[in-house]
Amino acid sequence: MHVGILYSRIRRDEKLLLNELRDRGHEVEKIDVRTERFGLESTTAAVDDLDIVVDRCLSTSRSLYATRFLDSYGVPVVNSPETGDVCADKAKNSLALAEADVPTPATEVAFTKEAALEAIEEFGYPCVLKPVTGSWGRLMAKIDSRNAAEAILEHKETLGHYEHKVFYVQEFVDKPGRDVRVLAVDGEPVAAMTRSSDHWLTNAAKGGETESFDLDERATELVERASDAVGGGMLGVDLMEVGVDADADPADGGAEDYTVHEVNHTVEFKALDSATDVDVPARIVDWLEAKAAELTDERAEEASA
Ligand SMILES: Nc1ncnc2c1ncn2[C@@H]1O[C@H](COP(=O)(O)OP(=O)(O)OP(=O)(O)O)[C@@H](O)[C@H]1O
Repeated sequence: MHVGILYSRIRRDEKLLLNELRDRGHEVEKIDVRTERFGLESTTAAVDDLDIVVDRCLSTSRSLYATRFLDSYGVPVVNSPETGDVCADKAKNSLALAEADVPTPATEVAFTKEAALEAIEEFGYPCVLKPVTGSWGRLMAKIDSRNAAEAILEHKETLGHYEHKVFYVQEFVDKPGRDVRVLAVDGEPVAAMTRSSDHWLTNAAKGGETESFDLDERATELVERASDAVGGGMLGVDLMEVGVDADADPADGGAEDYTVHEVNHTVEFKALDSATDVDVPARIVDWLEAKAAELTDERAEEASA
């Protein structure tokens, strides 16, 4: 197959993917979004003969626009701009999960600091305030008191960008010092790991420790439903375990249930590749091959209809 990779920087994840594609003899077109232009009918990027394009843009805005333009030219792109749109925004993400009855932390959005303070007081302390866009745990706040809430809200209102004028307030989930990251392709789990830390932000980028995790039936079901809720694709589904006995060793598992706090649409997988026995790039390319074949069949059917 002929695969396009939308990117602005080749990280270790992209290298792993490129190596796997080339090892299998696939032709790869690297599309650097920093140098290409996207018009209403066509682009300077060489996309005409591509069977599938994989969005690996680091920047959310580039990812959302570039996939939208490619999609409008009829170029098959994963993930779809619709999935990207839901995943890139924490409020839309939470709504999609709730609409699909996937357990997700209680959340409220408010548009002024006064309304946000009311939400915070109602949740009680601690609770969490997140920017609606962004990742790697940046600018996330665990709020322990009214004084802290007032200070943070004032800072956000005075100094924040447009996105920080949307106050996303969430219940604090008392997780067992770790969360679970699952890489899934169209709802099917590829690999899963826990990210542990003494800090409440347990994701790997903040220095958390990673370890392979065996998904039980409930977690597997929730990953599938969370993926469907945002429109499918290659996704990072983040879950927290709930109802784990505080004295228990988290390594023993034993969660009563899970809550899905987020689904990510441009997912890093190098940590999962190292933490688990799964050959993650190989599984991703398996999926891309199947996806490209499916999309080619669909287009052939449409053309003959
Ligand atoms: N409501 C919550 N209660 C307790 N811990 C939370 C809550 N929400 C998030 N966390 C913790 O904070 C970490 C970062 O949260 P989240 O995934 O929402 O942020 P992010 O910036 O989108 O990170 P990334 O996209 O890299 O996963 C999670 O890994 C989890 O450990």
